[in-house]
Order: sequence, then structure tokens, then C-alpha cells
Amino acid sequence: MTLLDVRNLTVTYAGGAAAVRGVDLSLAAGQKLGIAGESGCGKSTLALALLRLLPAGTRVGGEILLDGEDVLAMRWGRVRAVRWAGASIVFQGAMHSLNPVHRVGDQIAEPILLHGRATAAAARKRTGELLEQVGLPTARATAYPHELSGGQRQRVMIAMALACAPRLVIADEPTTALDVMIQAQILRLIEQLVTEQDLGLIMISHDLAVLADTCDRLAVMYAGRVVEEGPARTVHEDARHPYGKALSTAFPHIGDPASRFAPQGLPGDPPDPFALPSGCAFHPRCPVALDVCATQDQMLHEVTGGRRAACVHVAAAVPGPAAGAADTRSTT
Ligand SMILES: Nc1ncnc2c1ncn2[C@@H]1O[C@H](COP(=O)(O)OP(=O)(O)OP(=O)(O)O)[C@@H](O)[C@H]1O
Repeated sequence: MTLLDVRNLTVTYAGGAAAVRGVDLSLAAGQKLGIAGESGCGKSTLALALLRLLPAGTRVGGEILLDGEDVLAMRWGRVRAVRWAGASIVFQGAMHSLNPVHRVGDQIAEPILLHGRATAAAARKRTGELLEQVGLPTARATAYPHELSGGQRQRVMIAMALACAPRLVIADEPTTALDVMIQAQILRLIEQLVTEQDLGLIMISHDLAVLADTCDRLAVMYAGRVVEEGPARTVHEDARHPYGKALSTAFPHIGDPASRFAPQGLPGDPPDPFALPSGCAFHPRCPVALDVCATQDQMLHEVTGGRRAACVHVAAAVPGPAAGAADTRSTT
């Protein structure tokens, strides 16, 4: 059964910044979906929308079905119940997400107690089990966040995310602040726990190589849209959207030493969501843009191998009435 079904999700911040524009996502239990894109493409906004964590005044449209239940239609009491127990988030930068004046064990126990799942003694026991699951000695429960290394703090964040046995974990740049060795350990840990517990995982990163190594499927976002999606390795190694291609060469490929010496940057920045370009939002930076790209946006067109890409060049290769058609939605 589908664990998460996102349909035509749009997010517009107060003031009019269109941060997410018509995104569809689908995720089954046990599936790992990577969301890639440069800073400012709307990845975190999408993650926050899934748990109704966006600031007041933000307009959200579309549908978010979590285990068949419409998150956007929930009353606040139900939203609070679903956070942690239905879906949880591991944020980037654990130092900022943990409370510096509380022991980490108490912070892990808090959601367990809040959700009325246990007595204080049982919450303590569960906290010890969670610490062990994430590879930390139970004695670390009494430590304050500043007494732990960056990798250990991120392990605590993962323990917290798992505390109420959610069905879906969203990891937003979970390894950004960590060195490469620790980064690999944390990624393996997330992968292992998600597989063991048959959870759905949405992992967000600007690094396509990291996502390709961890996830089953990949969605590449640009200016609030999904512009390419498909099996993770295929998208990483053979992207069809010019933005996907640029992103996949911007970072070294794991296991391909030659590529370490040939990363190619992409000139320019993603557009300001207050002032999006006409047509395909990528066209001002696109090395293969045609005149039509300045006026016509593209839907996601099927490519071979279960991939889709929203590019006029892909559309030109696709026979049938869909080719070249403009559509405001993107679909994964
Ligand atoms: N609270 C807010 N109010 C107005 N605009 C916002 C707000 N938060 C984010 N934005 C804008 O929405 C766009 C998408 O931001 P978002 O943080 O979702 O991108 P991202 O891809 O996750 O980037 P990063 O990797 O840097 O977190 C950006 O242009 C950002 O400036």
C-alpha cells in the first residue's frame, strides 16, 4: 500500500514566494526516495509541508495523504499525534535542533512521553534501546549535546526520530555538517534502520551521489518543481534533464575515482521564487535551451527505464500528443 501520496502540492510563502509548484510524490513502505536540488529549490519547504511545519501565513494547496489520511485536512490535535508517531523529521545541524540545556536521554524520552506511549520508567528503558540501535552506549543518555561529537548528536537525532515508531522518516540533509567518514556511517545507519523497520524514507540532499548511494528512487527539484525522477542510479548516471545532468557532475561519483577530478559546476543561481522566469524556469541557465523554453514549460515526459524528465528535448523524443505540451504539474 502507498504510504505517502502527495498530489499537486503547492506552497506559497507570505509575500508570494512560490517555493513548491505542483509536486506529486508517491512512496511505499520500505521505499527510499531521494530529493535532490541546489539550495533554494524548495526541498526543505516540501519536507516541512508534509508535517504541517510551515510558518503561519503560508498558503499550501493540493493533497498530502499519509497512510490514506489527508494531512492538510487534519485538525491540529491530529497533526500533533501524527508528528513523531506517523512521520518524523531528522533535520540538518543537530546542534541547533537539540536543546543545549537538556540531557539527550530526556530529549529522546520526551516524544515518547508526549504521545502517552509509556510511563517514565518505560520511556527511560526505550531511550536506552534507541541509543543502542543508533550505536551509542546507553550511558550517553545523561550527556548534554555539547558533550557529544557532531556524528553522535546526529545519532541522537535519529534515535529521536524513531522514538515513536513512525512509518515515515524524512531526513533533511542529515549529514551536511559531518566529515566524509562520519557522513558514510550515518547514511549506512539510516539505511539499515529504515530497512530493518520497513519504514518509508525521504532523504533530502544537494548531493546526488549521496542520494544515489542510499535511495531507490530520485526526484530532482528545480525552482519548486520536480524536473526529473526515476530509479536512483539511473538518474545519477544518465540524467536526461540538463539540470539533472549538471547536478550529477557537480559532485564526485562515489566509487568512481576519476570523477573526483572532473566535477563541473553550474553557472548562476536558482531563480528567486518571487520572480520566476517565464516558460521553463531553468532556461536562463540551460546550456541547451531553445527559443520555445522561454515561453513554454514542460510536463514530466516518460523516458525509457522508468524515468521521467521535464525537458523539451525529452519531449521531442517522445511520440504522441503529450510531446511538447505545457503543464504546470510535475509528477513522481
Ligand atoms: N519562511 C520563508 N518565507 C519566505 N520565503 C521562504 C521561507 N523559507 C524559505 N523561503 C524561500 O523558499 C525557497 C525555497 O527554500 P527551501 O529552504 O525550501 O529550499 P531548499 O532547496 O531546501 O534549500 P536549502 O538546501 O538551502 O535548505 C527559497 O527561495 C527560500 O528563500
